[in-house]
Amino acid sequence: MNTEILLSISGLHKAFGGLIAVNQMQFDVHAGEIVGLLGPNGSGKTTVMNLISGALSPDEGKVVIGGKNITSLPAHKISHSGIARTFQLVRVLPDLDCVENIEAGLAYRTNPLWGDAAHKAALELLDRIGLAKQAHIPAGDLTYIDQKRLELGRALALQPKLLLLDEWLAGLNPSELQDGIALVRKLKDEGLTIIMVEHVMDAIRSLCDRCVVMNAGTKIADGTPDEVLSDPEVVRAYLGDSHA
Ligand SMILES: Nc1ncnc2c1ncn2[C@@H]1O[C@H](COP(=O)(O)OP(=O)(O)OP(=O)(O)O)[C@@H](O)[C@H]1O
Repeated sequence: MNTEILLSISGLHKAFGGLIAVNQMQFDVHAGEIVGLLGPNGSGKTTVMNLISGALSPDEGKVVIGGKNITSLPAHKISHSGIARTFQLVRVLPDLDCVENIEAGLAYRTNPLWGDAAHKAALELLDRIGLAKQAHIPAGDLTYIDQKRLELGRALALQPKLLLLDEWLAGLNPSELQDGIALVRKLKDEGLTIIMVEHVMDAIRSLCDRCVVMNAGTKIADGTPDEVLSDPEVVRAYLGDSHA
């Protein structure tokens, strides 16, 4: 494993009124790793993603990427620091075709591309994510998995070092799931570092180098998929005491 730490989270804390959603979270992500962020519904996973991507500011704690402290920076500055994300509910521009959707992403990155250069880069990116044939179809007319691919493409257009996938594989049928897993694996092979919030166990076992498990805002396990999924505390968090 590459020992370079790309992302480091420490002492992260976030409350919504009286509810502590994230409580003293800390973990590191090494360059080139896929880390699964797991936990039962409501355990705080999406809030952690929002704190990393700048959609929310923590009450306490630090988020550092590549040695740079990005805690509480606005989301656009964080994206320029090399972090891009997808959302649980797909966000594409439905009336624009796939090329135009990617071009919109290319215009917002640190070294923006416009005109012919953007068009060429958008076609290359669509090819990379398996959407070359759909280049001129409006995003709103794509199948669900293709909309997910396109949203991923918009994130990749930002040339991230770290990609945050929030349940990107949810809702896919079994053959789409295999295609989705293959695409994430290809991105890892290209050198991308990924944090994925995921409930699909097949995907977690086949993709994740390491998993961080949360329950009620707190980290309860950190290890390989096999280690954490057989940890009695994790089993208890997901299934209740009678199964542990
Ligand atoms: N903006 C908000 N305002 C108030 N409470 C919130 C807000 N966002 C999240 N919460 C609460 O914080 C807790 C953690 O939510 P979060 O969405 O991070 O969990 P999660 O692990 O991602 O859940 P799921 O797997 O269901 O997506 C939940 O109790 C949720 O209701």
